[in-house]
Amino acid sequence: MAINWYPGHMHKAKKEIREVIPKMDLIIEVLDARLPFSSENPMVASLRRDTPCIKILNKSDLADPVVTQRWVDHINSTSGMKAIAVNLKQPDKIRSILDMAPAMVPERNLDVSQLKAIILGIPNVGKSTTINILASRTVAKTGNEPAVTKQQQRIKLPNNIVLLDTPGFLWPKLEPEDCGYRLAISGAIKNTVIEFEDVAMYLAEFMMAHYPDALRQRYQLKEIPESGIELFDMIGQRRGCMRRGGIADTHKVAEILINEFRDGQLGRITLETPEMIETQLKAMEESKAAREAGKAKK
Ligand SMILES: Nc1nc2c(ncn2[C@@H]2O[C@H](COP(=O)(O)OP(=O)(O)OP(=O)(O)O)[C@@H](O)[C@H]2O)c(=O)[nH]1
Repeated sequence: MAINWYPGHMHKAKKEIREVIPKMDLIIEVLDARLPFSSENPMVASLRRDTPCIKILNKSDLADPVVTQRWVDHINSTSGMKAIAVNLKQPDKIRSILDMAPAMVPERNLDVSQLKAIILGIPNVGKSTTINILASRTVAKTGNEPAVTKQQQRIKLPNNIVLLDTPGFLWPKLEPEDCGYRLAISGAIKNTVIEFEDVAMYLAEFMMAHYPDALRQRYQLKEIPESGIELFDMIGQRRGCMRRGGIADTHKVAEILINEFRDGQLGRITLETPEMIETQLKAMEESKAAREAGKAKK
């Protein structure tokens, strides 16, 4: 899937982050609990060196709780970073990050009042909401539209940590390809620049394979069909969006599926597991190695 969404301010944000990360004592990254890998900024791993990092898996109320726990365990045991799953309705859990932060940088022997932290997150992931809870006041504008935050700002938190807020941004190269679909489904990319039906078809096929009971329940299906196209037709019939000739209005069905996923009406769904990512990365490496071997032969 080609995504041509890379506004000018994103280039600026990327450059700023590259300059600023090495000067920080702590990195806080807000991830979408439904797609913790796809919503991660790959620059963090390459730029952070030994800077402590807290990964906040936000919107956990919308994610599959069993898979969220697996992600938290996976990040805590493999990455040297600290993961915590939260949602809007748990402000106290979000605020606990303020207590966690100074303890994460003891070797730096820093005065807590001089701790500099940066908060990162892709558009619409809930970064502003998190900042407002951490700051105990409204300092960042929130809204259910990607890219509301456009400028860098410094925020003093109640325990004196200085938090640097940056505009949410996506990197242009979305690999493996599935990551692009997952980001589009989540609402991180503006609806106007995604191929809506294509993205919804990816979601339909994912749900058929991993959450068939959620589909059965939501759309009162007796059985799960063989293909995504048939599923579109079934949903179209259930929701009264059929064209003449008995074919579903695919755009309307696509909207229903994606909006109901985003609102949590399909249930608590996670679009990727640590194992899925491992398999996809391995396949990507293998195809890259095969391409290079092919080139070397020529
Ligand atoms: N269900 C649910 N919704 C959330 C949660 N956190 C944030 N949201 C919603 O997600 C939307 C985006 O939240 P923001 O805090 O504005 O996101 P942002 O990351 O600052 O967005 P940008 O300005 O695009 O960078 C809003 O509609 C929030 O109400 C959560 O834990 N659960």
